[in-house]
Amino acid sequence: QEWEDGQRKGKSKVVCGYPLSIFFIVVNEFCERFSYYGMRAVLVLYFKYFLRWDDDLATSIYHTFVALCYLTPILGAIVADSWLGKFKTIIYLSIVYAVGQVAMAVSAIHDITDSDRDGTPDSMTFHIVLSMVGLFLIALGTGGIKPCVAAFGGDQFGEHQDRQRRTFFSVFYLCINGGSLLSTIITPVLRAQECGIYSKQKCYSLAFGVPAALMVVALVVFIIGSGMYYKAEPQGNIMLDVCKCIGFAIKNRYRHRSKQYPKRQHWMDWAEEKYDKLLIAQIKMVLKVLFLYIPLPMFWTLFDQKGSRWTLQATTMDGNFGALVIQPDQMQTVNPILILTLVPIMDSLIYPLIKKCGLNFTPLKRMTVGMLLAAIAFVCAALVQIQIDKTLPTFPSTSQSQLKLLNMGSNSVTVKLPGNDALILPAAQVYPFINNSEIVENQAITFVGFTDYFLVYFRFVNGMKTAVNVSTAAADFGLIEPFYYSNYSQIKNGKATFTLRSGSQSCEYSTNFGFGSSYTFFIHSTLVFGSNCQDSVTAVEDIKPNSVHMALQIPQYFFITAGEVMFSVTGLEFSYSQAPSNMKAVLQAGWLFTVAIGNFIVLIVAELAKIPKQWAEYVLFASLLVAVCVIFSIMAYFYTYIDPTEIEAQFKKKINEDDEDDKSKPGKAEVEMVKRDSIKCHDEYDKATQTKM
Ligand SMILES: C[C@H](N)C(=O)N[C@@H](CCCCN)C(=O)O
Repeated sequence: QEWEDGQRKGKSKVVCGYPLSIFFIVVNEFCERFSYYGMRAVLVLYFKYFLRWDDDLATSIYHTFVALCYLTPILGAIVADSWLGKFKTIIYLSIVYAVGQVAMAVSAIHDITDSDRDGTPDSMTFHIVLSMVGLFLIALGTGGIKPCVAAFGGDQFGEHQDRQRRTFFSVFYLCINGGSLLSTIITPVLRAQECGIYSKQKCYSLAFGVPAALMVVALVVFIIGSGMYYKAEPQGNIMLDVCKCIGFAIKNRYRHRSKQYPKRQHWMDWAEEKYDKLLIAQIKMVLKVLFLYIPLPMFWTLFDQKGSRWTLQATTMDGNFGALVIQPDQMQTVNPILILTLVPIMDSLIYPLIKKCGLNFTPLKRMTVGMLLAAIAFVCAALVQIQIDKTLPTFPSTSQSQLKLLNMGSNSVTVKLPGNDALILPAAQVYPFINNSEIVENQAITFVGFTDYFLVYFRFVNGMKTAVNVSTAAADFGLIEPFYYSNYSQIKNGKATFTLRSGSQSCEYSTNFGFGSSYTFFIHSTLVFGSNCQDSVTAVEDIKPNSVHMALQIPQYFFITAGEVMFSVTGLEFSYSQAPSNMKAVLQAGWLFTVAIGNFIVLIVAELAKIPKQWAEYVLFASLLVAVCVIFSIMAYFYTYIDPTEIEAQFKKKINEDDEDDKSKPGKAEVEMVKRDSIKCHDEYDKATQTKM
């Protein structure tokens, strides 16, 4: 240890008690998290609006990607521990990661396959394949380096620098959220820009390109610090040893299943013929915690839907905050903003206050409350969804058609549709009608079946006897023949002024467009050019603008983030404190694995439940989490906290003392001792915290 501490001191300058090398590590983490969360923020919208996938496919692929990002930490930990060491693993996998980000940026350049230059890619397969390869490389990179970077940072501190190491981890978490905050503000803004060589489209390539650049910066910063790091040699693969030991215990137990063999206290004791008693005791500690992890994925199932379902929900809402217009994907910034404010408030105010009130708010109790808060967040999301659903237009189902009747005359007309009562349609009015049969295409007015949050769709119908030209400052929509209609065109939401022209005469018509709306503008036969034409154009809403305000999502973000602080921050700390010294990485990988499983559960539940109403799906997820929370609280009640360091120290001492005795009574002494120690530690913990769970 002294030699290692000497190595650390020799390698890096010390500034205010901290090795300078950690500066490079936290900057690296900041840039890497910027890269990851920036790309993730716009991902679901890229699937929906660039690749033209529906909401369900976009959500499924999004969660498969997130799940993959949290499966690969196991791989990264194995490679680092048994082969390359943490430093080289971080370098190599960061290169893979940066290549993946570049592939994503290239996949979002529509001009590459837009040979007819109409603004849409001609070969979607190229874009899909390249983006999937990119996402795979990113998942490999980000997940692979995840367990290494934090642990590598921890390695820079000596045995007696506990306080500094703790501060480092707090700063590390703040950097994660700082990177996430900035990127979720910036990348949606970049995505909302228009770019392209032949035609201008939403700039997803820039939104992915900047995270790619940040990943390169992260790598360069990490390499610059190279000479200052303390690089621990790979210790051999503890994860492999753990698996082998468990495998041997199971095999040995099976071989000795006959009644003639005396039972042992714990099934892991069947490994003692071949494995070190300390290792067996450590595995028992790890297994106890891993058992407790079983219900945890359900929390992540809800938590990670911020980036998918909640972002898609925001696209059906109004993001106008007065001077500020918020993009749907920017709503995710509420999470890191709240993390940066809630973590200090919880640590310095709420937890001490709870303690003062005589309540023992143990880590497992905090995690239980965190789960309940996440369930409340989903109830809030369901309530918001119910409000949104009330405002959504009624679209025709697959067996129906929509017909719109437009009276272009100056008097009311009576309309009789087959199988329906006669109705009176006033002049310059539209009557939307959903019919239970298909309408022959050329008999129907074409209807735009989807809206885009960022654009407004509109068309003009000319009720005059002369042809009219319609244009805005940005575009010319051409000549519309008498009693004919233009194609739908797109325009950004906000105020627009149209110039209507016939020969040398013109007039202007201005209107405001809301988010996600669609309009038909009807030019009356009474329009007089040269005068104000504001009263001679009727705007008919095909699709109403989004009217439910995005601010209504804030309560659900508040509850999910408060849940995250209680669950995630506490869970990380719990995993670290309850892990034996040599298995901290194993438990970290186990903790991250629960995130992966949580994201797979989204796919399974959404696929199996196939709930048509989104609000009902939110309620289902909330109910599942409450049920899982009850199970978790029962499991947590029976969990006894331990101090692994003390147990290990006492264990090592006892092994020396009782070695001879252990040989004659296999499997008893150490089990008894671990039990005793655990009870002792539990007593100590109880003294400090006065409760069990
Ligand atoms: C940005 C977010 N609030 C955060 O802190 N994320 C952490 C933990 C993620 C856990 C699973 N989604 C991170 O390391 O990115």
